[in-house]
Amino acid sequence: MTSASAASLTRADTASEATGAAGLVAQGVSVTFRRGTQVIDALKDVSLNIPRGTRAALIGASGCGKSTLLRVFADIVQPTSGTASHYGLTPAEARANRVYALVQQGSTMLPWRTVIDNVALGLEIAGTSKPERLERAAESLALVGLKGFEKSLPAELSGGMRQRAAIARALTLRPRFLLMDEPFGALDEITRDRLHFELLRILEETGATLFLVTHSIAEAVILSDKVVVMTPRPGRISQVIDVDLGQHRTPATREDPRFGHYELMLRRALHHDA
Ligand SMILES: Nc1ncnc2c1ncn2[C@@H]1O[C@H](COP(=O)(O)OP(=O)(O)OP(=O)(O)O)[C@@H](O)[C@H]1O
Repeated sequence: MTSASAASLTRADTASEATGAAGLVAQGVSVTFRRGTQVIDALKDVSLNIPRGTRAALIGASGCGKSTLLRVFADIVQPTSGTASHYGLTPAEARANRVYALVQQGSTMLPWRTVIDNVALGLEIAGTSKPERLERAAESLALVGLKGFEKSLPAELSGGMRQRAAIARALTLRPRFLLMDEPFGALDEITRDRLHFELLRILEETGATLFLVTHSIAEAVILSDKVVVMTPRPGRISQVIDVDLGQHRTPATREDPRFGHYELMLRRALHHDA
């Protein structure tokens, strides 16, 4: 670990201990977008607390504000009112300290750089030495099952492999929080399935907190300990459902009767809000 990243983690941990802060916290977050005379209330008074180490999914109808909430945590959208924090740090501080990493659907890579150089880019920008960044990028590529493709160009990878490389790029920064916005949305079902269990394994290995935006009820249930359900726009949190399917999940978890029970609960919660 670089001294810079060690310092940032120490700082984040100290902030967490000092404030007794949970992992990811939103307090009364509202977001209103204004474009000309058009006013869009995307989020209304959202309060949320995702303890560190939790795997959380955010689900709700299209346009209800899921990506907006994730972008508030990622310091891309500023709340009109309310506050958001990671380990007691503001999103801007969390960004500066590389406490989180963001993976979005169809994350792009620089086409002229090899996969490993793309994955190491964040560390390069952070000023990490070349040997260390290549070592860490290679470790992350191995975690997502892309060992052997380090020297490939992005165009030589399949869509699923590119998406795994985007996840590796995020992991290389050793984030405490993984913010993922529909990271598997464009993938075929078999690849998505495999990536679900790779992601769960990576989270077990790294202990990172997951905050995942998804449209898929089954994905929310298999990947998370907590599913946050949002109402249609303006997005508010209608329910937080604890998914008690154990820490270690496998494809057989889907055959557990409780899996079907949680799917049904979520379906009802979403329809109730529609
Ligand atoms: N930068 C922006 N400027 C103006 N309006 C925006 C902006 N970003 C989002 N919106 C609006 O805010 C609302 C919520 O959008 P958001 O992308 O957060 O929804 P979502 O739940 O993630 O949708 P989907 O599931 O379809 O991806 C939508 O009405 C959208 O048009």
